[in-house]
Order: sequence, then structure tokens, then C-alpha cells
Amino acid sequence: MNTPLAFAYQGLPMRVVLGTGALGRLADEIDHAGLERIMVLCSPRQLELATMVAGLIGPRAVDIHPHARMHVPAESAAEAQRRAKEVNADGCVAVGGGSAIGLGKIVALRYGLPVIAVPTTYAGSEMTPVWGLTENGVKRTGRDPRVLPVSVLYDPALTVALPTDVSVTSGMNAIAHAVEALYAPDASPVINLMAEEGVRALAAALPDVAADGTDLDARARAQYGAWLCGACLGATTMSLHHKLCHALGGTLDLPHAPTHTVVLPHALAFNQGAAPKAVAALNRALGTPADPATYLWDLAGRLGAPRSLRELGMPESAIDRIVQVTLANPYANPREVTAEGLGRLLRTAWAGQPPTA
Ligand SMILES: NC(=O)c1ccc[n+]([C@@H]2O[C@H](COP(=O)([O-])OP(=O)(O)OC[C@H]3O[C@@H](n4cnc5c(N)ncnc54)[C@H](O)[C@@H]3O)[C@@H](O)[C@H]2O)c1
Ligand SMILES: O=C(O)CCC(=O)CC(=O)O
Repeated sequence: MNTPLAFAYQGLPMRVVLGTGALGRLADEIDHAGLERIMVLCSPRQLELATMVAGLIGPRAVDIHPHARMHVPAESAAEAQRRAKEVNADGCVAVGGGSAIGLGKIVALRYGLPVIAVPTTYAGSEMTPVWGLTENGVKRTGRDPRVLPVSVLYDPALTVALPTDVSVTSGMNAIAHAVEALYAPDASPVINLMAEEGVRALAAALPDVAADGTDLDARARAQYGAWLCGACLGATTMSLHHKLCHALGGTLDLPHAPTHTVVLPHALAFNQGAAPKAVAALNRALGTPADPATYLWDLAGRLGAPRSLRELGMPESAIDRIVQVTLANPYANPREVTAEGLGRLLRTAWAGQPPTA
């Protein structure tokens, strides 16, 4: 017997401009947000891009802070907060990937400054009220509507410099958001539509992006997918896949998007038997007959992405610790997670073997 339809849905505010030339709307978006003293945030390698963006903002750009780091270490958050106070900023423009946007979110959380996001990866942080902070080797995440960017400008021209390997793994990170949204305890028909379309758009765009990183249409389609997948993450509860990646990132400092890329097929294979509707949606999105986990594993291989935790630098001896850290906080998952099952999943992912249930 089918379960009767029942759900709760809380829409989040979204103000999005997508398309080549979207960055030209930045001054309008700053006007719309009523900001006068902007701190521009970026990772060290995006300083040139951030300087160009500050030039577009003009005298309202009072500082460029190029110190964003992955997983937002507590000391880097404290330094950005101190600097925002020093320059008397009333808002931030975060330019770059999830690291820059994540830093903006912590400044928003602690100091109340609205964030305008100009994402240049597909991580999707710009569409979520989720913040993350890493302290003493432990990554904490939380939700707060104040950290959701007030405007998001997706300009594909800003992503042509994103290397192929980062583009592919970042796209897989986004797909992971949609996959987990499809079996989240708080999924809804609206989110399911966005998740299916997000996976469809990204899985089709990534091979084109990998073939030609200057293909603006492919870049725009990838950003469209990233937007939808990020919105799915923002609207639902994360399950095994994300919790496992947080344990690997926070405890072992593994790189975020490559870790998602390696773990996703294995976490999905683990859950597939308990999530038939999610599998059906993924099969429609990917055009696969039955097994989206294997499809994603093959896709990662075809696009030259890493497929083992070993090649990301994880020592095999750390598997038991990651099992413990992952199991320490209970979370929703369609299938019960045991130490034995998680250990098996991690050993397969560590060795780079194909995913199995
Ligand atoms: N809170 C959320 O909802 C959420 C969602 C996804 C990711 N995240 C967080 O975001 C971080 C990961 O984000 P990410 O994968 O985007 O990493 P990132 O921001 O560190 O960027 C990855 C790499 O891409 C480079 N890069 C970015 N834009 C570029 C461009 N235009 N040209 C050339 N190189 C460019 C960066 O310098 C970096 O080396 C993690 O800390 C993760 O936890 C948070
Ligand atoms: O794991 C993800 O890709 C999304 C959640 C996340 O990274 C939270 C954060 O650290 O900001």
C-alpha cells in the first residue's frame, strides 16, 4: 500500500541573478540591500577576482579580506570578525567557493552583517542557512536564517578559470545535496522536483564543462544545477553522506569536494534499498535503468575525479576513528547505520572499490 501524501514545507527567501554578465548587477544588489560599507571576502587565490569585484563596488568597498580557508577554522572566523569591526563594515560580498561564503556566514552570525554571494564553485553554500565552524579538529554546523545570503549572483564567466578537477568534484558535492534531499525525513514534493532537476542539470553539464571549461552555456547549466541542489540542502536535513564527509573533513582535514565525490556513490549504495522513491527520481534524472550509485561512481571515473579516500591522503588506520566520530551524533538516515556497516562502507571507499549495498 502506498503511504498517503503528507509533508511540511518552509520556503526560504531566494534572490538569484544567473547568467553571463550577472556580476554587472552587483551595485544594484548592494543598493537593494541598503549597504554602504562592504568588506569583500575571498580565499587567498581569488584575491585578483576579489580586487576586480571591489573595483566594481567602488568607494563602498572598504576592505578586501583574502583569508578564507576551508571548513572555516575558528581563528580565521575570529580574525574576519575583528577586521569587519575595525573597518566598520555593514555588509560583506563573499566571492569564491564555499570557503569564502562560509566565512561570510560566520561574520553574519556573530556580527549581524548581511552577505551578498558571488559563487564561483558549485558547492551551494550560498543557498543555505547552514553555517560551519571548525575548532580543535571538530567541525560543528548549525542553521540560522541570518546567514542566508540576501542576494546571489551566478555569473558563468567567473567560473571559466575554475580548474576541471575542482569543477567536477564541486559538481559532485552539489549532486550529493540533492541525493540526500530526496531521502531526507523532511523532503517534500517541491524539494523533490528541485533535487531531480538539479541532478539532471549537473550530471549533463559536468562532462561538457570537463571537455571545455570555457563553454559558458555548460558553465551556466552547471550553476543552475548547483543553485537547485544547494537550495535542496538548505531546505532539508542532512543524512549519512554529509555527516560522514563532515567527520572526514573535520577530523582528518580531507578536502571537502573530493571527499564528497569519493563518498557519494558508497553512501547512496548503502541507502538505495531503503529509499526506492529517491532511486526512481535519480534514475529519471540520470537516465539510468536501476543503479544511480554505480552511475555516479562511473561518472566520477570518466571525468577523472578521485574515487578512493586513500588517494585523498586518509590513512587506513583512521577508519575506526571515523566510524566512532560519525556514530557519536545520531542523525536521520533511511537505513540504520551500524559500526559494522559503516566500517564496510569506509573500507570500500578507502580502497576505491565499486560501491556495494
Ligand atoms: N554551509 C553550507 O551550506 C555549505 C555547503 C557546501 C559547502 N560548504 C563548505 O564550503 C567549503 C567547500 O567549498 P568549495 O568546495 O567551494 O571550496 P573552496 O571555496 O575552498 O574552493 C575550492 C578551490 O577552488 C578555488 N577556486 C574557487 N573559485 C575559483 C575560480 N573562479 N577560479 C579558480 N579557482 C577557484 C579555490 O581557491 C579553492 O582552491 C567547505 O568548508 C564546506 O564545508 C558549506
Ligand atoms: O557538507 C556539505 O557539503 C554541506 C554542509 C556543510 O559543509 C556545512 C558547512 O561546513 O558549512
